[in-house]
Amino acid sequence: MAFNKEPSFQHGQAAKTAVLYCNLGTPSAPTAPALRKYLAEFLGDSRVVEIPKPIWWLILHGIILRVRPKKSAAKYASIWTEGGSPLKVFTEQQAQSLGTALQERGHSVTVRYAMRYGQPSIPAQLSALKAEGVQRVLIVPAYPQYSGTTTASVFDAVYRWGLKTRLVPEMRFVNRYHDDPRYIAALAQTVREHWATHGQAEKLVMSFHGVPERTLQLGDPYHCECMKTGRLLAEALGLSKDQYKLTFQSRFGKAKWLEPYTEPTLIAMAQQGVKKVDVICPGFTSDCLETLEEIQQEAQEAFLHAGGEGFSYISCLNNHAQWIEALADISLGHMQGWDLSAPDAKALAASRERALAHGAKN
Ligand SMILES: C=CC1=C(C)c2cc3[nH]c(cc4nc(cc5[nH]c(cc1n2)c(C)c5CCC(=O)O)C(CCC(=O)O)=C4C)c(C)c3C=C
Ligand SMILES: [Fe+2]
Ligand SMILES: [Fe+2]
Repeated sequence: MAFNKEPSFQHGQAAKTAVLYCNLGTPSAPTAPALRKYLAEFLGDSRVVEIPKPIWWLILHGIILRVRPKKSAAKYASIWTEGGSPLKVFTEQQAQSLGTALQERGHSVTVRYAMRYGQPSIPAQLSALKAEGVQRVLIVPAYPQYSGTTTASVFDAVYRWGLKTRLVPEMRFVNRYHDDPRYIAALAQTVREHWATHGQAEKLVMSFHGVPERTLQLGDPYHCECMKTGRLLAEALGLSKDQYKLTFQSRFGKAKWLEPYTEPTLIAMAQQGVKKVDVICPGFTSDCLETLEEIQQEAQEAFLHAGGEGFSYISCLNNHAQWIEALADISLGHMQGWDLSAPDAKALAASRERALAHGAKN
């Protein structure tokens, strides 16, 4: 096995630290060819679709990648911004803001982002950090709730890169922050701010991305972690059980996914006489296709069509200052014991130590 080329080893280098904030990824353009490339990588990941590879390969390449790219491209086109895909725009902003927040707290930490599927890829970003002399990396997935389909897939990409690397940096991994008080407080703050400007609806619907129900039976903690986030958010907002509803969206394929499904629940609510709903997607740290198109456009239309009168979508955490501070706290919590002082402070300390040792000898 060949290992990636290493830069020459340097003695006495101060250990630099980095945070790699990893999100799902998104197509490079709202076009069918770009979608085909993105979906082939995403849906070709056996963490995401757990069907025996040869059978799934035939279905994916023979059917799905012939039909879905065109349909999905049209959906992406409806949310595309000047800066590109919203997921990319927000992820980039979050990484930059996190870097600034850590710097303002006096820590010397490089912050970069990477995408599990598409660009900038996890291996490319890890290699770039190493080339900059980074020796310690904290992997922070953009997913508050752990799932094998998402969080573990990010870790797979890191491990795979490590398998080809001679001098592996010291690594730490954040598995989850679904019940972190600072994440919950940031979510609650976005809801309160929304209520302050738009008023409070009769019900708050908390819609999480779904996963196949089978993964729950196989031991994936995702469902339980979503439930806990929902309960804690409701508690933080002082909502009783009949004032909120937790649902799962984005079903893919024919299998049973986690229930209740978001859109049918909203339709049933409207039919039962609920006039106004607020909808939040707490499992998504950035707005993306699944929130802006599937919820803000599609689910809204379905609710209003079924007799609802008001549908108010609450934006994701995105670049909210309280979320960035929460992310800084969470990251620092996982970097305990790592010296995060600035390189010149480290050099000064080293030269003081040398002077002391010199003095002691004479
Ligand atoms: C937030 C956590 C996510 C989990 C868990 C998750 C599981 C999961 N997703 C699919 C299939 C698709 N997801 C798609 C988009 C998408 N998914 C997430 C997040 C989670 N997915 C995000 C943030 C996005 C949006 C990306 C963007 O570019 O904005 C898509 C692609 C869109 C489409 O073609 O409709 C698919 C497909 C599965 C099968 C799965 C778990 C098994
Ligand atoms: Fe997804
Ligand atoms: Fe979707």
